[in-house]
Amino acid sequence: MTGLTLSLDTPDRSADARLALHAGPLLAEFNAAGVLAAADVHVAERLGRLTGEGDERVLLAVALAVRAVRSGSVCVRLDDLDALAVPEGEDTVPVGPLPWPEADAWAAAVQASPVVAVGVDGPADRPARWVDGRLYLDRYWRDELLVRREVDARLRTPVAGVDDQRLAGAVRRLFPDAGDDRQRLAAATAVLSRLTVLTGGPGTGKTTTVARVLAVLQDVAGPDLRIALAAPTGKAAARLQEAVREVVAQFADEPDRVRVGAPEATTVHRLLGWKAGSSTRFRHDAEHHLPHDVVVVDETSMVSLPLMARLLEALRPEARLVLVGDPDQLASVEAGAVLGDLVARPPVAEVVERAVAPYEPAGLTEPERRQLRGSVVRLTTVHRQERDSQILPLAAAIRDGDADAALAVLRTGGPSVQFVEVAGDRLTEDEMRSVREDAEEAGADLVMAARAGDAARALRALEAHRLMLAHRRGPFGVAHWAGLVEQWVTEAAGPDRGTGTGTGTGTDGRTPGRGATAHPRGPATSPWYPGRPLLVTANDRETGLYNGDTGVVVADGDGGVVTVFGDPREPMRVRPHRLPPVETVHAMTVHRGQGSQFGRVSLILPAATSPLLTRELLYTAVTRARNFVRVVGTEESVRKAVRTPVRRASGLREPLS
Ligand SMILES: Nc1ncnc2c1ncn2[C@@H]1O[C@H](COP(=O)(O)OP(=O)(O)OP(=O)(O)O)[C@@H](O)[C@H]1O
Repeated sequence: MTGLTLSLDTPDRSADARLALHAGPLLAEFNAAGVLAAADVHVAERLGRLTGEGDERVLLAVALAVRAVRSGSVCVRLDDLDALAVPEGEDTVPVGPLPWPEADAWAAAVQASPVVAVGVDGPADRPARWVDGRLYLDRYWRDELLVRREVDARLRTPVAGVDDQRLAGAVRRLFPDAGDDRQRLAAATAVLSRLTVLTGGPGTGKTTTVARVLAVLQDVAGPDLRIALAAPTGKAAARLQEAVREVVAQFADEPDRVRVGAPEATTVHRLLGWKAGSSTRFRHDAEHHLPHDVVVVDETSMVSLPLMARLLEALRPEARLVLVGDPDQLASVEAGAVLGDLVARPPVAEVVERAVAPYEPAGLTEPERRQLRGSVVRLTTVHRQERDSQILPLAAAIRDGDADAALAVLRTGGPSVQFVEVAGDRLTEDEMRSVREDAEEAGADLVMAARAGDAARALRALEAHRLMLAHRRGPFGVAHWAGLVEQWVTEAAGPDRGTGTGTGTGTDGRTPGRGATAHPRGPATSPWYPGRPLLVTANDRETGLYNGDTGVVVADGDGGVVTVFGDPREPMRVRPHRLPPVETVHAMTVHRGQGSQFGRVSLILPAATSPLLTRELLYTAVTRARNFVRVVGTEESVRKAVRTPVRRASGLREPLS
């Protein structure tokens, strides 16, 4: 089983087209068609050998379950051939007719197999499980069951002993305006329910609500409440902390300001407590609960099913959990779409809805009322001041699946939206020009600030413009475009005459050559040249840097260099030799951009045939932009993205039979 664990802990979303040489004929055919990666086949065959299962149809089903996890699903439905037949990953291969086993016989063979446990009460020691027509790798089944049970238990027994009048007073004080009505409902839910799911698009006041909810809770449930704020990435945690503190500083009442104070936010991983050498086990677990009374998680769309399971089991049963996020964004890199599933689940109880009834605003739709039974409150009013911005209407059209409306906004353009409609799949110089101009301007500013040793300005320049892509490889991939941008920026910034271009030190074996290979056309005397934008690619306890954090190399004023990360107002400085693995980040995948925002965003869409082109991808990229978003692509690609919502198989949305 170790091999299984390893291969699933390091999800590689690219379809591995290498042939699994020893595969039986059925698996080999699916492998050759690009539907199964060699790794999927290997895991299935290994499990077959361990359990004495030789039926290739069963091994095919198991390999499809492995593939499902690798591509973000929690399980697989063998009767969903439309989803199964799509080769996934970046390198697509057209799929011809495949020799699918006959459906009923296939399902029967799977259920009769020694690899597979059947039903919730089936044996606990088998690697796969069949529940209600879905096939799981057992580990993911256990996580799904845990999440289901914990969530249901929280919804069935709300918090007792809350002083109604005190709650009403605090909610009125902190949410005084007529337009705050859904935020009031969210606040009451967060106080009265042990689980709250607070959703909404960008600018709908989620963070504002969180900050005010903290004040309501401290008032109603006592000043000694232990509260944790967390997010899936370091970047998102930093944004949450900053935003919450800003809202708290503006509270009208001093006692509220004092009660909430200046809360800190951390990553979910750090909250749970790292365990050396393990990314799946934490210090806080079912036996060692977190001490907190309230845990708020922001950007929950990025939380995978396994991480949600670890968080739920680590919570004290009486603690309140508030999950905040936008379920229309891309889901986690790892398996699961927990936030989306929780929003879409049928209700399990009515107690929460009854408890918060006094706070129900007029105009809740029937679906919203049903969601309220699952403690789901959706904020719908955009409060952000940028009324003329076309970014939000564009995002709304994409979210609603309205390609005509999205294209109309894109084509109308204006100061906040640009559509570079391209003719074919290879961009001409002309089509690239505006991207190049933005990349050069932001990049040159970054380099100048870095050479001058101005960490704050460099970190701000890093957020000024971001080029985003769906793919990592190929003509629409990050690698190709990052190289191009590096070239443009190097030309625009000119040679470094003022400071040393780095000492050449710093490759101590932890990051050797990683950076250097990632920018082959860069000013290559040292990987540590001022202005090199960095992306951290692994979590690192020592420095406190997280996978996904971005920073930049700056001159240290002594002829050497240092790298800087985090809040421009209080940059964190790390010597290059102490860094965890990093890459150069002149461009990033949209997945990587989740949890961050940038002044300007350029998104280069892949060809319409790309399997990565989805509604969530386009929506996530567009909503990363604060002031301006540019979409480069064909009309066909935009249409394909808008009408292709991601389908992630999971059982969480279905009641157990
Ligand atoms: N009830 C309200 N009345 C007036 N303004 C509000 C209200 N709630 C939030 N705002 C303002 O709307 C803006 C967006 O709020 P906030 O940052 O809380 O939204 P968000 O949903 O967290 O956005 P994002 O996900 O994009 O970070 C802020 O400027 C905030 O001050």
